[in-house]
Amino acid sequence: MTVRKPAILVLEDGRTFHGEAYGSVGETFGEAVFNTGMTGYQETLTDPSYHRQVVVQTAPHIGNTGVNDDDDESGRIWVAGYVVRDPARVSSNWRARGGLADRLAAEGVVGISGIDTRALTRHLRERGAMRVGISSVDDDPQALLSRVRQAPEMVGADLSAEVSTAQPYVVEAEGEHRYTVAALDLGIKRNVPRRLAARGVTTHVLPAGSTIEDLLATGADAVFFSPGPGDPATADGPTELAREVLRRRVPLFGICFGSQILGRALGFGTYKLGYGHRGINQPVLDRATGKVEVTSHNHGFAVAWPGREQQPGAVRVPGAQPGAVVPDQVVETDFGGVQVSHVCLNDNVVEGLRARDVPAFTVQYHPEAAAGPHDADYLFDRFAELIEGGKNA
Ligand SMILES: NC(=O)CC[C@H](N)C(=O)O
Repeated sequence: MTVRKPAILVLEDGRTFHGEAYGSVGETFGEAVFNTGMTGYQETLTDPSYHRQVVVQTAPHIGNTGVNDDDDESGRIWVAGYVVRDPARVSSNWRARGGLADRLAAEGVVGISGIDTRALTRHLRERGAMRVGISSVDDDPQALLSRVRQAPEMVGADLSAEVSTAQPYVVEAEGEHRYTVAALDLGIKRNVPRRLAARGVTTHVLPAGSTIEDLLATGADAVFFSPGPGDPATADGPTELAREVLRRRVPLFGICFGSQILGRALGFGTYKLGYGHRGINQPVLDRATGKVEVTSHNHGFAVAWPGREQQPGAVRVPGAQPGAVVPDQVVETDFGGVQVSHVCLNDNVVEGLRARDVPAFTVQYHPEAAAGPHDADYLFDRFAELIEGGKNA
């Protein structure tokens, strides 16, 4: 029988929740963010973009299908802490190799259960993402609060080097080889090379500190900038690298953090959203086709579009989020005209950029989403078409 151990969760504004230790017993700090996905907790936990974040799951029952050998998005759990309401007592799935609580404990991930995660989420939605501490070793909220306030903030956090691969590796194309892509690993998820491989792409995954020579030495037909944790405003090295790729007109695709970096390379700023987008049912408009896709998101920052006085989503009170539509405007940059290709229909946040004069595009969300939805999978076809165009140019 498991012994129940009390635990506390304290937000940096002092709000305190009481629950029970879940996973590892101990103390942890990070940025409190909520994820509204009803499924895919194993992919969430192992997504490197959650490094230094304490993830709150709004779905009340977590762990039902246990953990399996197939669904990890990287080699380990990255979340700094885990907050759930009602952990499953039994794992039930034909692929399950064990229980979630045991996996969390084995990897030293401090969590808390028995939390009213909806109340906590509403608080974060109104006040914004903020630092948090969880402790099952000190039951004094005041003492924990002072440690929470000493923990590092997400703004200004430069985390790519902490999650990137130490050594380059190759993911081979499935079937006939068509293209070679050099992927800069800023916190890549396994499903990106997999979706590329399905299009005949061999992906060379390279460490975050790679140079343009390293990228091109792979024989790459195109370059990919991966998702990843941290504040894009700190990623000066990758931004300069992206500018070099653009100068050479090598086809370039960026997802999430990669999108923000490409945005910076094109001359745009980035800003922090109030509470971010994390979940798997975010509606996004593809402005090229007029189609709405239901998509997976995990971002706390976004590209700032010039001329919009107040960036959407930066407002912390949901009712006050401005409803202005992104103008169908072409902004002239060092690399020619750039347009917003995708926009989030919940709050008009820029969700994609398309360069008109250089072969580059980005999305802020996750076409590689596992466990889905797969509406945005076509973006990998667009990438393949861009590469094909580049080969024929
Ligand atoms: N998934 C990602 O690539 C996240 C990008 C960035 N760290 C953000 O929070 O916005």
